[in-house]
Amino acid sequence: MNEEQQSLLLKSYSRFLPTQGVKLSYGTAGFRADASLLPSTLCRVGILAALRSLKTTSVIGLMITASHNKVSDNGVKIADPSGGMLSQHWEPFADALANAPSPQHLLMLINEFVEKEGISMDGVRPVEVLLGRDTRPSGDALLHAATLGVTSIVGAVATDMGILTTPQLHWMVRARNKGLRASEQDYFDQLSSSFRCLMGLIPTEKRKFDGMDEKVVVDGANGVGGVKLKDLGKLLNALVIEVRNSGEDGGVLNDGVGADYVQKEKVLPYSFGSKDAGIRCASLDGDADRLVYFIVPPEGSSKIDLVDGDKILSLFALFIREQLSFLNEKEDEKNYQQARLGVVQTAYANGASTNYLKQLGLEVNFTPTGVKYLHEKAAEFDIGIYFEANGHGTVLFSESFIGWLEARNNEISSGSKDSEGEKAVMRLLAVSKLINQAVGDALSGLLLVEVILQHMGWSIHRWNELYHDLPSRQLKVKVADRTAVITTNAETVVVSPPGLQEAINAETAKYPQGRCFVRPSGTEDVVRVYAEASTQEAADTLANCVAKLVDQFLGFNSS
Ligand SMILES: CC(=O)N[C@H]1[C@@H](OP(=O)(O)O)O[C@H](CO)[C@@H](O)[C@@H]1O
Ligand SMILES: [Mg+2]
Repeated sequence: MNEEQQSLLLKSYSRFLPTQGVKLSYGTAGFRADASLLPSTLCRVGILAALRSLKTTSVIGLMITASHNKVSDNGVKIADPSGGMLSQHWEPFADALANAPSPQHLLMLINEFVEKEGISMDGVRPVEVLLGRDTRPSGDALLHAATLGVTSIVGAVATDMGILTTPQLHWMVRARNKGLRASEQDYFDQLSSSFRCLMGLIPTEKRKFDGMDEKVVVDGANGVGGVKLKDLGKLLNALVIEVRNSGEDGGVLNDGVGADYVQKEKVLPYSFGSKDAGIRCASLDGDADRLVYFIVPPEGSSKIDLVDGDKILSLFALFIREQLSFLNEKEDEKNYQQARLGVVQTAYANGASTNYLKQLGLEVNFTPTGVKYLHEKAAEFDIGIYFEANGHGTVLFSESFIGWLEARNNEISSGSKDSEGEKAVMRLLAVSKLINQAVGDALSGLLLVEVILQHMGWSIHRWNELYHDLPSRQLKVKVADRTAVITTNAETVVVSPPGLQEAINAETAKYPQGRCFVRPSGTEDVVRVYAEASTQEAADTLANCVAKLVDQFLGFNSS
């Protein structure tokens, strides 16, 4: 590295000194911590993003958010050229860079890494990082720190895209690297026009039916998603979106609101009550990459009927399966008969959802927890649908299948558009444009749910009745060292410590429809216990007994 480069990096080091005694790690969702600890981390992630752009000769994204965490926290994650998550093999470098204790150390790490990765820092290649942030008050200062980091690589450009949802930034990175228009307006235009296209293709007999509200009421978590959804809603005329908790009336981000709160606690978010009984409600998380629906019960109960990520997945799978069956109806359209539809879940998916999907004849795959794993698996199919129960997921279309759809669509444009097979081509193409191909996106997910419900002629109640969730319970156990738990089979089987899995099996066998697994969290210092059984009482007892086993094997008093 030349002298100019060296001095720029040293300057950035001294501008934002690391907090003594704090060690951060690029976990499942990037770096997250109290915002006051993060300026030096942001600066270094800026450096990393610029190096990633150099390496991939593409535009890279840097998103400043702590999603569903409290407002005083913040965080940062990187979007790779495809719009997906940072390649996992760069994560150790991110950790090392963020924790480099001295300027010499920082330079040494960068020198070693660029050599290993074959990155040439000659300052002649274009380097660009798109920066986005959510509504957290600390975002602005952290953006400055990240910008300084990016521009401390010679020739690198940091482009501030403003306040965005996480999926918007990922979408923009993907679009830019495909040479497509990538502004926020382009994002809204693409979503709204594909939504209108799908609405226009709804079978006429389904257009008017009873029991379906025109309106959906959305809890915006007092975050960035609510305001963006309002803007998007203005471009849609067939749907009324009422946004509450948009953060414009002083509500606190993620405080008693948002998808994480609603899904975990199974209670109403702030500003929802018995007046909303029976209507279609949805909740976004703080950076709008998670979506769950819920139904407010009749008067007197604060518990809700949760329509979670598993049910969103099931709805999407039903619709897409129907379209694929239309494609295969006509002899001359059978040339993509092989279109492989796959669904991807984690062990946290409710067992009833997995049974339901299997009964539909679908291929159900399991991966470890974390979107990066689900996304990777889903990308193996012509159409891959993935969702975590907590509402993070999307539908991926393979390049070759989109190519086929586009070619068929061009033929159709010049001919008739009457058969269901032709409509199915147009619908699938519109879905591929509506649903975010980069990452799970609550805004595009919401529009797809809404249009499919209208297509089916279903109320939220009808949708919720697709299957009944098995009662379940999740617990957290504090242990001496959670990394002592090693699992296999998509985290459903413990291989270490020895004997723990056998003990879990023996306990689980006592409960009808019992299922239970434990795994170390990737985002908190706990071991998570998940249990399911035929009654709530049994699920609770199973979870408690297994939590005790975890404590016996791994607790502070075990040895
Ligand atoms: C049970 C659960 O909800 N786990 C969450 C949580 O991961 P853990 O590794 O379980 O802490 O945070 C991840 C990142 O947001 C999310 O992808 C995942 O679904
Ligand atoms: Mg989020």
